[in-house]
Amino acid sequence: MKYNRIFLVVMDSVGAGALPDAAKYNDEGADTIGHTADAVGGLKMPVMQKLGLGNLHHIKGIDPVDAPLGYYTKLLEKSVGKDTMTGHWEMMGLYIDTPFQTFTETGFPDELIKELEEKTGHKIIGNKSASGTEILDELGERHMQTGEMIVYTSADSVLQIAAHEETFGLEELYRCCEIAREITMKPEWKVGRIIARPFIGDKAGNFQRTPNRHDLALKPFANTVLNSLKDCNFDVISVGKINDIFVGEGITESHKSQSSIHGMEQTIEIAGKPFNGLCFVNLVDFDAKWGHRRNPQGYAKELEDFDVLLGKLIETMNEDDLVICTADHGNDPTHHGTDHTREMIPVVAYAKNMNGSGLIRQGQTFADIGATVADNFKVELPENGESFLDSLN
Ligand SMILES: O=P(O)(O)O[C@H]1O[C@H](CO)[C@@H](O)[C@H]1O
Ligand SMILES: [Mn+2]
Ligand SMILES: [Mn+2]
Repeated sequence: MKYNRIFLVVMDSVGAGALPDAAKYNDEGADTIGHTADAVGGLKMPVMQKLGLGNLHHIKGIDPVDAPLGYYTKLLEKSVGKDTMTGHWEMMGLYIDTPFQTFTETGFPDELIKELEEKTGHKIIGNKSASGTEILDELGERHMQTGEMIVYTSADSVLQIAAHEETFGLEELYRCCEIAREITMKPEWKVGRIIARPFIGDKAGNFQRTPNRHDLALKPFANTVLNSLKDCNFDVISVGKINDIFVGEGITESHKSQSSIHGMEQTIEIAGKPFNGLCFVNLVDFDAKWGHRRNPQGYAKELEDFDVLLGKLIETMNEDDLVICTADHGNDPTHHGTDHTREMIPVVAYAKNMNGSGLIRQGQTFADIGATVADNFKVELPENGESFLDSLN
């Protein structure tokens, strides 16, 4: 085995420039990390800079270095879509060519809402595309007074239910989400994810979402690299949303995170103990707290804080551990709208025992990451993707 352990860290939504087909998604010119850096007058990410991030992509404040320590590339999304599930599933070897069902323009059909009301016993309000924080300001007080559930969607294939953690109750919210998952298994209503969005506070302006968000995704439609690893008795440790995104498929151990900082702290702790296989991490705050909120300042700080913790993770890693930092799609905080952006993803890979460094061939698909992981652990290679393991020396 070339690497005894691999840490695959997904910086959720940290795209590195528009994909060639971005215009189809109304995302021409998007560049999450580049524009975030511009908006704040430059980013300071000394750890990723040393690994070669500035050599890979033009980012204000992160100049290229003469002798980068890692290998880097940009990968293209081959699947149709720009959401979290599509990005992560492709990374692990699945291509999605039929997009998941969305209800962006219309809201959910009356029959679906009616069935959800009958089965949960709660009336529904909202039922439109909305920003999750704005809809709380709009409907949160009414929800608290009447017990009606706030249902909303977005440009993604999601049915989100927002409810007050104290007045409505977390268990009740989770129960209703399970019912929503069941109802939306019908082919014509098959949304990718049901998301519980609990919040606290007592009036518009002070409502806050809590970390008890819970996603009920569809199961991946075929085995992924994670299944191959688990079947060969490797550890597949999930940190953050990974377990939800794969519905536990191929995962051997799961750690929920309260925040992305917490997720990195968990990862550092995991790195300090022995295991054999993959630690797969999703850091969602870039996306949920800053990208969708179109807040480049918050986004920049999250990136800089992440960089410090990446340094600590590397300190904790053994000589023969590999870390790969990447993303699942873009969410340019300076772009129009509030949705994800169709972008390339950066890949920065580093191990202490590397002798060489530099650019790996570009332009391949996200699935190359899963192929590389499978290749390293000598398990069945996914049908899609090409391993770049041989380039890492
Ligand atoms: O506006 P909020 O509720 O954060 O919603 C965002 O979160 C959803 C799931 O990631 C996305 O589809 C996007 O709509
Ligand atoms: Mn995502
Ligand atoms: Mn998102």
